[in-house]
Amino acid sequence: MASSFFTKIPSLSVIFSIYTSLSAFTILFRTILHEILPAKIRDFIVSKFTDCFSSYFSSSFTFVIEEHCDYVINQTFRAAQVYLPTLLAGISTGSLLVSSSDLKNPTAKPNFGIPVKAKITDEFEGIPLEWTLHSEKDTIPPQNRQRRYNPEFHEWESTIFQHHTTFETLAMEPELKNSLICDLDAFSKRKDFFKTVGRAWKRGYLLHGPPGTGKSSLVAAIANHMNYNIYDLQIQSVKDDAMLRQILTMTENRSILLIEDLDCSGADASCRNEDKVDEERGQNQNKEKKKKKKDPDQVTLAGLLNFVDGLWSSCVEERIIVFTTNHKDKLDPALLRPGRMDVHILMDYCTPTVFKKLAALYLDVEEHVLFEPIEKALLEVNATPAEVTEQLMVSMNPDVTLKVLVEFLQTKKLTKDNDSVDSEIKEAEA
Ligand SMILES: Nc1ncnc2c1ncn2[C@@H]1O[C@H](COP(=O)(O)OP(=O)(O)OP(=O)(O)O)[C@@H](O)[C@H]1O
Repeated sequence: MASSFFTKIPSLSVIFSIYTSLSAFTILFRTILHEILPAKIRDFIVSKFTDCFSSYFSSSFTFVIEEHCDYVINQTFRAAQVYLPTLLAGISTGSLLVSSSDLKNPTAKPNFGIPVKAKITDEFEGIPLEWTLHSEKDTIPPQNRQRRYNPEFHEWESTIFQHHTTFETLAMEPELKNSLICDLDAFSKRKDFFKTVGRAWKRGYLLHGPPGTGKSSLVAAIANHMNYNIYDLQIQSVKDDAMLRQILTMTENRSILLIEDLDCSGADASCRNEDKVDEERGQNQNKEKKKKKKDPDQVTLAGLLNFVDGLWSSCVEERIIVFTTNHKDKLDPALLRPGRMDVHILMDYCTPTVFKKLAALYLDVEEHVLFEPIEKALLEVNATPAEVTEQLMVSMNPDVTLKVLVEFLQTKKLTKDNDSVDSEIKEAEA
């Protein structure tokens, strides 16, 4: 065990390659100062620099290694995570975090980690060093975050949530948008109501509709409106129900659990017997029913639903669960049963009202002579808001852009007409 563990340890010099880059930058900077700038300007800059940084360079210097760098895992952080548990002797608290995420093998090799705030003394080429792990909770003010489950490290990886879609910039039928906002606001204020009626303080939304109609954008708008974190779970990456249970218990309150493209997951209707969920809950007594073979290594819809309205729900507060699908018709009826997902929202093809909202947003125009042919065409062909916004970004000039959109819709209509003529001919030949 020890040998395989230690072969993974990066050398300290790898971690300090960043130091080499800084040194190279310093040399270049000094050359510029000496050879290009006149002496008076040089002295002025040096004095300003000394004023600013003298406190940092006096006797010690701090390197900050953040866990994420431009939204991806910082490999220097990972390297430090592997390296530091080897410095057992230098840990101030004299303790190490020990964990294992292998559900099937309790005797599996444990992972080691450093406790937060513990100080670790170290040395590099004669220079004394001190390492400390800080938690973001201590150092970063609360911000909206999006977390994506990483099966490799069995953890939710966190990034600052920077999706700019809000209900202001989301084009939807106004009545639908307003009723959704009212629903969300009512939900956030009804803690006592949920308690009184003995229900878990959670709300489930099923967003369905063709690709490019704004389902993901709507989730972002909800997160921004509620100021919630998003836990984005790729259900395909979850091995089985036990792992699902463990992953979900690692999520926090005041958050959205997002499971996208549910029809493509292992938990969809096309993969299983439609009655299986009820059967597993003991509600279906018909033992004669033919059972489909179950893959034990796959998350099941029953496992998922047990969390949506089962035990997990009773120990969490202020949760929103969002499922998205492009094919509602392919979903297991158990998921569509009344009371399961509280609100079903159809995100549909672009309507004239939605187009007007997009034109106002993208081109800052409320009226235009080309609106009429565009609105007429949108009633005849299916164009998604994503397709429409793509055309609206062609130019900032409304005359040019709307003309491009008219041509785009005309081409779509022509293709549609040709397709229906072709199928009529085929039917006649048959
Ligand atoms: N209703 C909308 N209002 C404003 N912009 C939209 C809307 N729908 C789509 N868009 C634009 O199209 C892009 C793609 O939309 P989005 O990813 O939200 O669609 P989706 O329905 O989730 O698609 P998929 O099912 O393929 O994931 C968005 O980033 C946004 O720019």
